[in-house]
Amino acid sequence: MPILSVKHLSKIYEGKVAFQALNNIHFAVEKGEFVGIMGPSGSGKTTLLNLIATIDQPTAGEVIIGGRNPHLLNRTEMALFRRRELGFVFQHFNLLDTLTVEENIVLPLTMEGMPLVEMEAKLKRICGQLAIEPILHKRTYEISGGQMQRTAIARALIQKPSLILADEPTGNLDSKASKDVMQTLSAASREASATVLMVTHDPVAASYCDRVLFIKDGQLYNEMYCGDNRQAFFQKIIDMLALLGGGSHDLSTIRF
Ligand SMILES: Nc1ncnc2c1ncn2[C@@H]1O[C@H](COP(=O)(O)OP(=O)(O)OP(=O)(O)O)[C@@H](O)[C@H]1O
Repeated sequence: MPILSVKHLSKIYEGKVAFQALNNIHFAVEKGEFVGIMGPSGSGKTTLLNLIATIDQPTAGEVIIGGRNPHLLNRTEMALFRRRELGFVFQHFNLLDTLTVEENIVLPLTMEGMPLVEMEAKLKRICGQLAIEPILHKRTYEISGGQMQRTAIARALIQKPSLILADEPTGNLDSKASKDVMQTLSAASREASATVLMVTHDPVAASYCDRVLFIKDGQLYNEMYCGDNRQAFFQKIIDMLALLGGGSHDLSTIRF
């Protein structure tokens, strides 16, 4: 059974002039898959991520995560669902700079009121996976952008959520840090069977995915699988983006 099923999802933004941002999007993501979402600016990527993240409500269609439709939950249940079933990684890291790296990582567990011994065991496991022991006691302003994003990934992974949603995770990083962060995310998906859905404009970042979905004008346009040659996959992504069009912004971050 897929971890995520997006079924005939549509979104119309009501306003003076109604705008259909998503039109009948349908796909599924299996456990442990690392899936990218790409498309020109304004194609509906953020709208799709927001619907899956339960930040916004669909106009039609369903989102099923781990067998449940979170949009049918009440506010309290939805907040709990978001905290337990979803992990978030953002472009701007969203770490609390009054806390240490360690405190940031265990924040979701603190909010659950988890006993200290259990928290420490989970922290130890995640630190081993992401190699962040040396920075655990630093504050966020004492670490690099790449280290901040790895901290955010650790925080997203620590609860073992059903699904990790990443929104432009390399958007604020230089090429070396981007590579490091993408290796971390793809290793997490492989070794910890974490399921990741990532919106990105960056073809290099996308080339770390198992599969990339391309959206155009609110509709699913195409999908491509990586196979065993990441360099060839990268080239296919570039070709697809050129075909999709959408302006130089989409190709501005190329640095293989
Ligand atoms: N709250 C809103 N009200 C009305 N229209 C909206 C709203 N949010 C987004 N849109 C429109 O919906 C379309 C899709 O927007 P969305 O932000 O999902 O695109 P995107 O692919 O994430 O773009 P980008 O790559 O530039 O971030 C755009 O045309 C946008 O103007």
